[in-house]
Amino acid sequence: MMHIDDNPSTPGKFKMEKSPYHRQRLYSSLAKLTFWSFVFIVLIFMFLFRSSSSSSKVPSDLSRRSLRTSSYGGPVWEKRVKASAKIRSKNGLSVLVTGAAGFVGTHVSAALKRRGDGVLGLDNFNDYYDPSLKRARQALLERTGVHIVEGDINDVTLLKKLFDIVAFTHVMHLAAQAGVRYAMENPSSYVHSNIAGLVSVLEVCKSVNPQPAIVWASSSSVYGLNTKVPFSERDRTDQPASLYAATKKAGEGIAHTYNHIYGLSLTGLRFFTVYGPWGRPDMAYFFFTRDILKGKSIPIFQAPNHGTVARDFTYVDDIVKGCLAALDTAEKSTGSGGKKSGPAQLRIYNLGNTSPVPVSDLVSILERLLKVKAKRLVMKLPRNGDVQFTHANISLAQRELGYKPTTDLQTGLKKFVRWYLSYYGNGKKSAQ
Ligand SMILES: O=C(O)[C@H]1O[C@H](OP(=O)(O)OP(=O)(O)OC[C@H]2O[C@@H](n3ccc(=O)[nH]c3=O)[C@H](O)[C@@H]2O)[C@H](O)[C@@H](O)[C@H]1O
Repeated sequence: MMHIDDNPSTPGKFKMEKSPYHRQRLYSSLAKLTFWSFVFIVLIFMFLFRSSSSSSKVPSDLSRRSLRTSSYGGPVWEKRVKASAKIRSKNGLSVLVTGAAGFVGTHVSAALKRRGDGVLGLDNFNDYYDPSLKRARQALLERTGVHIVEGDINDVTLLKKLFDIVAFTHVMHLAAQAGVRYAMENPSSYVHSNIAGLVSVLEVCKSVNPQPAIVWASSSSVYGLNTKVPFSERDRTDQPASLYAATKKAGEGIAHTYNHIYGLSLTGLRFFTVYGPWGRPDMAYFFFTRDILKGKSIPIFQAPNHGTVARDFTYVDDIVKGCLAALDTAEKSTGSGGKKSGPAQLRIYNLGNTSPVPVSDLVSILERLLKVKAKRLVMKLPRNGDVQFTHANISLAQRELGYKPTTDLQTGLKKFVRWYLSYYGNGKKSAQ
């Protein structure tokens, strides 16, 4: 092994012209020692700095969230997957539903199964909100014969394996990081699910043979700061107010690319504030209900100059009808083996209710249904990604999908409250 003293000194660097040879060697060694000590200290500092800065950069929420992929494979597992995806009606579809343990995913999966389609669910059961609610939805679906594989949409190996086992005719892609306000807390989770995850799904869909047709969830939030109402699919979507909206808008661009290059049949559905039984506890109607029952005050956002904040709240059963109609009218993808062989269908539809309701009216309806007066805390609309109002023009979906929402907010919330009280009990047990 070479000793540090055995290294020849850098020519000229420590040259001591009039010094004796041994002194020159001593100086040279000291210089090298100093140099290497310096390098060593710098490396330690770099290591410490990197680890502390990277741990502070990783959002705690991302590490908190479970994105694990449980083990899969084996003959028993494959048998369950096949049984769940088995078509039981004439001309039925076989659909892979991503985000099947989610709110809309559960309702869509159950509806597909009811009419005899083959349905396989995929969900990562992350803890963005109480995972026990997702497990309860899973139990509900398992009772109807829908199996949910536990895994992440970014797990391309798993996705390919599922397509090896079942030649899905359709993918209903609902897995996403939802929520407008949470995007400020955990931005990377939106990129992970709504952009990288979408690309993983489309990468696998484009390379399998036959390619499935894909219907996926975009969002009303793509209309961002637009002021022209009602929102039409032809309107601009280039001024998102939240990162959530920006990732959904990016998804629409990504869908265009995969349709253009690979001939994938793609339909994006812009959902407008979907609510109903088995809903999402992060949404206002849900946590307002919980907090009114608990006697806690609820923050009600108000636009500048006492302006009304309103949403085109859409009942989940109406959304489900729109999703099924989109699947039924989806044309086949045209590519095979990753190559396009002709133009493929590319669609985008608003699925809303066409009657915006102010948030304060939503609270009044809840008060009547719960028979409890809410403690209203009216506050300025924070700059957190929320937009002032949404209002869907649904004439395109009406014409092409036969979409016709039939549930008003009063009726829909009545069904939600009935479910809430039976699920959580009269305030004894409550949503987290
Ligand atoms: O259509 C969509 O694409 C999106 O719909 C939903 O977003 P939003 O329409 O923002 O619903 P939601 O949070 O229930 O707030 C409802 C109203 O309550 C107001 N609001 C909210 C919180 C609060 O504390 N106070 C308040 O007044 C708030 O200002 C708003 O006016 C989905 O969450 C989202 O994932 C996406 O799918």
